[in-house]
Amino acid sequence: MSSELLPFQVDLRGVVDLLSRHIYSSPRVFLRELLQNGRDALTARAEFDGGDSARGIRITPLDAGDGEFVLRDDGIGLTASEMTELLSTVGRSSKRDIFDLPRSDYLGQFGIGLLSCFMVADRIVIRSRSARGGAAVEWVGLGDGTFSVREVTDELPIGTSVHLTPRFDQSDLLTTASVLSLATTFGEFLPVPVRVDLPGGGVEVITRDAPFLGGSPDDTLAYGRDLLGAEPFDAIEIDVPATGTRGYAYVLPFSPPPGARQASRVYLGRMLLGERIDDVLPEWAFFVRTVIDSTGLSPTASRESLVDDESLEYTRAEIGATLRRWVMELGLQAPHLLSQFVATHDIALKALVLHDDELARFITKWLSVETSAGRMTIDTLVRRFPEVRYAETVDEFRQLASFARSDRPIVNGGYVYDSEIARLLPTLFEGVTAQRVDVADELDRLAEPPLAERDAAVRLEDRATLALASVECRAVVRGYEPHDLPALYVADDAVFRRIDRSRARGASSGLWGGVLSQVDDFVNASRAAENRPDAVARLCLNWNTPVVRQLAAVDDDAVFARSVHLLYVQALLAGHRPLAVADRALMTTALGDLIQLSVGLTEPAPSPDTDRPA
Ligand SMILES: Nc1ncnc2c1ncn2[C@@H]1O[C@H](COP(=O)(O)OP(=O)(O)OP(=O)(O)O)[C@@H](O)[C@H]1O
Repeated sequence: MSSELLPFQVDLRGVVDLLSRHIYSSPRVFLRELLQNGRDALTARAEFDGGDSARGIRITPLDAGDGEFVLRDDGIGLTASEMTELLSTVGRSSKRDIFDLPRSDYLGQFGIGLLSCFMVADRIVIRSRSARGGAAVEWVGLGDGTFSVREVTDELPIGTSVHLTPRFDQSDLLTTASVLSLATTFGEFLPVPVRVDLPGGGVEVITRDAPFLGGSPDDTLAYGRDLLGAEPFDAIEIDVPATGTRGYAYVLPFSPPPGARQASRVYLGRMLLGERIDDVLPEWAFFVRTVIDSTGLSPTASRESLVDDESLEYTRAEIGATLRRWVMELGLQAPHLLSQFVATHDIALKALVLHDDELARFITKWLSVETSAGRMTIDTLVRRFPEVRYAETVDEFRQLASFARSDRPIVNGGYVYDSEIARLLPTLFEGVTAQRVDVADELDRLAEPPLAERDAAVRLEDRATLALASVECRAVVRGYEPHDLPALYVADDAVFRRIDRSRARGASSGLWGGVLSQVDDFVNASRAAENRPDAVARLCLNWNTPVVRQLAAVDDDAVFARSVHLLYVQALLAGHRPLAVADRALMTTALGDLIQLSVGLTEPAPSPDTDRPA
């Protein structure tokens, strides 16, 4: 059997429906597509005969004319054969070059834009007279995929008019209020005049110069103010000649939520592509909002986003380079503004220095971190404490900060990027080291009681550990500052995870409880293998406080246990720890006894330790 090459058969009705209703996100875009065709026709006519500034586009909304919507341009126009070839062939466009590539001086390129009109009208009529000569012609296209072309005898001016009779459900979009708003949104910066007829006579010109393309500094800032809804901290000019991209990046005067990538307002050939295009800026650049116009970036077919190609990647990198340069120059020319900027955008800048070695060397010293000795700039930190010590989590920091010596502060590395920044410091500043500290190590480093008192302290540790058996907490005795803090509850992350597991085990049964026990066994075994202390919480009693020394001398076991319990609960509360069931039981009994003793009932209630579950 011989094979024959055949073209695909196409059901036009399906294609028209697919393209007009499914590519575009909203029927509003019909006006953008018509404006775009008008603008391209004017460009083609200017190429043909040199152009004339009086030429433009005129729109007559439904309620400003005689019952139909009309968009007229003074462009190149169409002959009858062009109408058949260009308007009636889906996917055929006159706006590509001999290699069939999109031409950058034209907005259209796909040959489908006109179909968007079927979202608002069932019937499109186009009347045109070509600048190249020939009779005036009329094309009528229907939503069912059929069309007709005929010559008309009317004396039409050169150019094209598109006439739409609205679909029953879409007439609102063709009336004056919508037309003014849509034409302004999409086309206010088009380089050709666009006029809109008003009901009852009168005309409104909706086009104006783009303030972000060579406008005066005042206009440029005013535009930024509108865009941000606040006075911009600064306006940074963007110019990427290789992709014909220009515009402004406005620096936010407030700090946006961390990680929120700023969307950009993007125009292509001065026609709006979208208000929230998010791949124009590098990810780290969330301290600016941008408006750009480009002739070298490519739209997707819906013309609502950009194709992520090399041009876009290059443009993104160039915009990133511009922003970095601005930061560097600000530091050199206006350091007071830089410190203000850093204070507002601390987090964004931390993200930035992690990506960028050169900038890191320059800007890191201006950033600040929280330490146990208060918030300080990195400059101060590395000058005063070149042996930088940091905690990895906020939780560890909080514990460490409560007993860190003021001459050896701890940096809180628990906030976004701060641990990474701490680890970066030795590569940025000579003679600086960075060490992660954990609670158990720091505790071991605290001073033990003096030799003469060591025995008493060890006895205190043993008795207190026994008193805390029901809550699986070990007592240790050390001397530390401040001198009025009798006890600290300390535990590393592994302990908190174990405590969570034991709570979950209490609430579950059978298989799951068994699995959690196995996890505990595994964790304990691996800690032992690594020679690390067991994952138990510790109550660190402060030998420097009179109350702890006195506690060591208490003989009455019941009074001793209650006092240890209260110190334990007090330390938990001071450390913002939630109280578990066993903790609450200790507290209730200890407080109850205290009240009894205070009101004169000398016999404390029987000890709960033996009969209360852990
Ligand atoms: N107002 C007009 N004046 C002259 N020619 C026009 C006009 N409108 C459309 N055309 C012709 O019809 C063709 C198809 O138009 P259509 O809007 O469907 O696609 P396009 O503008 O080429 O591309 P895109 O799909 O990207 O908009 C155009 O390429 C152009 O040659």
